[in-house]
Amino acid sequence: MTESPAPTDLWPAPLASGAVDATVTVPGSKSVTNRALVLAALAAEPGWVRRPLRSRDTLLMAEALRAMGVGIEETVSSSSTGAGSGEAWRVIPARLHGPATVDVGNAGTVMRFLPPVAALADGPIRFDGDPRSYERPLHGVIDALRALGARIDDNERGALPLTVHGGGALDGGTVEIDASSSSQFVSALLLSAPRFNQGVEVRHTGAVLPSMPHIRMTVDMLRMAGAQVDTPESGGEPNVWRVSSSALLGRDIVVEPDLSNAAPFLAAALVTGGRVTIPDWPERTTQPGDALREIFTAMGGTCELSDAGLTFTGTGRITGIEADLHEVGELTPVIAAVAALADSESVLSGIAHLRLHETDRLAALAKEINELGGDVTETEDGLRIRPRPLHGGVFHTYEDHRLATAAAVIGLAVDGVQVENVATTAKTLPDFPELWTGMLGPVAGATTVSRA
Ligand SMILES: O=C(O)C1=C[C@@H](OP(=O)(O)O)[C@@H](O)[C@H](O)C1
Ligand SMILES: C=C(OP(=O)(O)O)C(=O)O
Repeated sequence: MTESPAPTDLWPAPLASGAVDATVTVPGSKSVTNRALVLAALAAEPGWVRRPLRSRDTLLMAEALRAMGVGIEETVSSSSTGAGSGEAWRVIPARLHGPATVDVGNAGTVMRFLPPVAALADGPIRFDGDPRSYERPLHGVIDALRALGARIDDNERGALPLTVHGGGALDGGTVEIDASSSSQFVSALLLSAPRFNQGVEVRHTGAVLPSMPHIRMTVDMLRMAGAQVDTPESGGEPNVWRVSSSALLGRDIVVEPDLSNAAPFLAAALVTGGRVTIPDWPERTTQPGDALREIFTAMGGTCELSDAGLTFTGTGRITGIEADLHEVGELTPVIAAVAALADSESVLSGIAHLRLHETDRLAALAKEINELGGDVTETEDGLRIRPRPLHGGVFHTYEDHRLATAAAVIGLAVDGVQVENVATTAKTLPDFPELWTGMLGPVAGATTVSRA
């Protein structure tokens, strides 16, 4: 996290005038959409990605694959079951080639999932991105690809910007990595591995691996595309994943709603003692956002999964929690916002790696909540949040979509919260301000965007 910038665009977060009662249709999952695009691009035949998320991160992924030769056509379609009718992307794999330039923005999925794809291309592929992307860890992917036979020009920091000199194929084989700073290192290597000559065996050797549900998502989606994957859960060694070399099938995938982006809306039910329904909540999923059912229930609500979706009902009373969030780190900002409004202390642990996300999320949450009068301290691996009466003020967001949605949650209960650069939610949820005010209905507080 850098120094707070001077506030530019300020969005007055609407104060809830009462208990919310709304149904909110949340757009598709970033993590599923970007995995689906990569797998479809590497397949041996065309495929469909239905109800894709269209946001900064996923459009950057699609653009990057197009730059390497993949055909991605946007259509409005209907599937045979009707389940995936609506927007869809038709993905037509082709010979991957350079020269090409990939803008990763600040998308972890793009900066980590695509260098292995580029190693399979013919020609140089240059990767560059936002200033923050230079600071996010990438060494696990770079070192592993080199060990597996790729040629990469980077810098002494082992980070972006870099050029992968694809040779049209990659040997693959066994590789050891320390993925304790990001599960995306493992996912990146596994996703492209069916196309490596010898597949891959990835051995994680470092401290605790974060975000395991996201690795399970990678494994599930690889298997759906026909890949053979051995995992610790399927009887293999702990921290070892194997993917065999094989052709991938072109599949027809319907993207689930983004359950992590459902977090602020469910939080609104908790904070206002209201009720929010998220349609199409999957009965079974690898998305970490599914853990919100348990976490928010522990903080004081109840939830019910029915044909209408997931309905979460708050009581108006919020209890603090002690929670190890290392599996579900991306939920932290909204959980911290709710915890700041609770009636008892919370301790969130297992999330030291959040210091290397879109911004240093631990420092940013502590600083911004404290500037509204809160009492948040950073611990070695998380946050201690002691609720105190909060007051209005500017909430800086450091170009972090989840800081902006967390600020909106606080703004429901605290008058005068101004969210800096709410447009940064476009990384994964471009329509956030409209969805938020729509949830609150016509009686919500001011919703216009102003300039300081
Ligand atoms: O693979 C993925 O789609 C993701 C994995 C996680 O990354 P880290 O393991 O780096 O936390 C998560 O935080 C990120 O939002 C999405
Ligand atoms: C950490 C996140 O994103 P990224 O995919 O850029 O790592 C996130 O969305 O919370």
